[in-house]
Amino acid sequence: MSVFFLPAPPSVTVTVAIHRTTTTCSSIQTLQQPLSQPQPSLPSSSSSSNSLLTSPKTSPVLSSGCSLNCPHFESCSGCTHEDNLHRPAVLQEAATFFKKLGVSDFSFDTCRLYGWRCRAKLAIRGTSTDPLIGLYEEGTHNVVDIPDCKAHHPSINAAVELLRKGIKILNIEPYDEDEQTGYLRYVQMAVTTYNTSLPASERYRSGRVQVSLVWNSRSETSASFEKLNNLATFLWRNGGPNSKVHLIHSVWANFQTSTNNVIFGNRWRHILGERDFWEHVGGIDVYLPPSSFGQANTRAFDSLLQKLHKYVPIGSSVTDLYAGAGVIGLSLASTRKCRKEVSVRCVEINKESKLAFEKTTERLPSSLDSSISWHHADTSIEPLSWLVGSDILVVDPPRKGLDPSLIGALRDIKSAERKAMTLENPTFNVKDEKRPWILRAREESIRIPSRTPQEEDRSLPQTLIYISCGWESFKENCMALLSSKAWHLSKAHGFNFFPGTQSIEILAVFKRGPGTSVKKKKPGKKKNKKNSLERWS
Ligand SMILES: C[S@@+](CC[C@H](N)C(=O)[O-])C[C@H]1O[C@@H](n2cnc3c(N)ncnc32)[C@H](O)[C@@H]1O
Repeated sequence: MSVFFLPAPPSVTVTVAIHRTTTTCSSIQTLQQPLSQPQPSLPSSSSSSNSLLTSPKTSPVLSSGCSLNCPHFESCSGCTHEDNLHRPAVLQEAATFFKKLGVSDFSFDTCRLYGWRCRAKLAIRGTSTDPLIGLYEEGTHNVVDIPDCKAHHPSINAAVELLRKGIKILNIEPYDEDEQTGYLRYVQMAVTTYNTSLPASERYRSGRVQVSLVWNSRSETSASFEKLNNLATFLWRNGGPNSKVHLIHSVWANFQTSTNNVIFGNRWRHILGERDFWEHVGGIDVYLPPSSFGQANTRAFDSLLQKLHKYVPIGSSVTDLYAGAGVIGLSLASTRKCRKEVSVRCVEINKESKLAFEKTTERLPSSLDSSISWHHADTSIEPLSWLVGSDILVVDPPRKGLDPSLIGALRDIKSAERKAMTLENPTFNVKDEKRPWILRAREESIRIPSRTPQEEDRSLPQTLIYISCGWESFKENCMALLSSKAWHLSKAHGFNFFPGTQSIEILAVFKRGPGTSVKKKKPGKKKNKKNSLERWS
């Protein structure tokens, strides 16, 4: 553990109560029938979300048991519906959508319904005597305090209470947007549930929080740093390893003076506690610095990865676009290790994720003999160049969906493949690359070559696995792909990543070719309605 020694703040002792929520209401549903009638959900005898997913045959309870019952529901913008947390409103639409496209066994994993959020960014406003720590009220910049949030992992709520006490005792002025005064702007709380010294069944509820304080100053040389330092030390003394409950994993600072709505500035500083933050998902240890993207619902993400593994045959070569720290690609590399010629290529625009990728690879099994690489690059520029030589393409874009240039490349994949096979020097030939933006991306990339020599492979992916957090953009992208007849939909699964909201996470598997779901028109039949796929061509 690395501990930074700093001047001691006023000594104060605070006891924090942690309420551990273990209520769950979970199951995997296969949605072959309309959902207009309330469906019973299946509870689990265990508080671990993993075990919930493997025992869908436990006795049913009424869906009314899946209500939010949150005191902040009316005022907070975080959740949009209170009832039937196990079946978001969009689920019926999703089931119908996939059925029309030939996937009648669309399944939905309800995952953990309460205490699921392991990563939260909260605004801090108000005054030092009455700080507000929470989310904005819908359509305003008024912060709503949410101390009893039902979505937060209980450790986040406990850490928020500790922070509130620290702000009051140490007289820390929250940021004032109008006056641009005050210090504490936001806090990011990220929970790690990976503690191998505890039995597996206790790890989730004993999660520890990496606290990142967003401070209104340029750097640690600013005069106000002492205040920040005192607050960090307060959190560590009262929530660290020597306190009653070891709640705080570490404390970081982020420096941000901009007047816009961007939460984080570019400058990060580790202050106290363990520098390294690890989580275990998809069968691997994943390193997550506070600046890198991390999934908010760790357990649901783990369920999705377990499902994803089933669609990637042993020995596949994988390209992982919109890769973040490469968790998906590395998880596949680790579990698909049986053949030597596996390769995994991850592409990500945020360079902060590079360190996370590097660290994560250090904990992969040493027996792994794959060629693994991470590239700091924009997927939208020459997307085809990243696909050459891959059997499987995994995409996990932000909510707005795939970049138009990538959609274009996937729609035209057949002709691109023909060119790649016949031309001596295809434009996306990896070896003879001259374009400066691609070469730059290569310079900033990390490569861990396989010990087994690999042959040049010019084939393009036969399988596309689309992971989506944006239902509307997914529908658009899906129809654009299907209308090209270059792809057909083979499987689809939903995951309850954000219970209490309208969002669901989709894992959709596309295969090359038109498939059987696109019916040919009978000759001579009058065409009065446009084929739903044609609208997207
Ligand atoms: C939904 S996250 C998925 C991250 C990763 N797959 C994971 O699960 O940890 C989307 C990621 O896409 C990245 N991104 C957004 N636009 C991009 C682009 N044009 N090219 C490459 N990466 C991009 C974001 O920085 C973010 O890390």
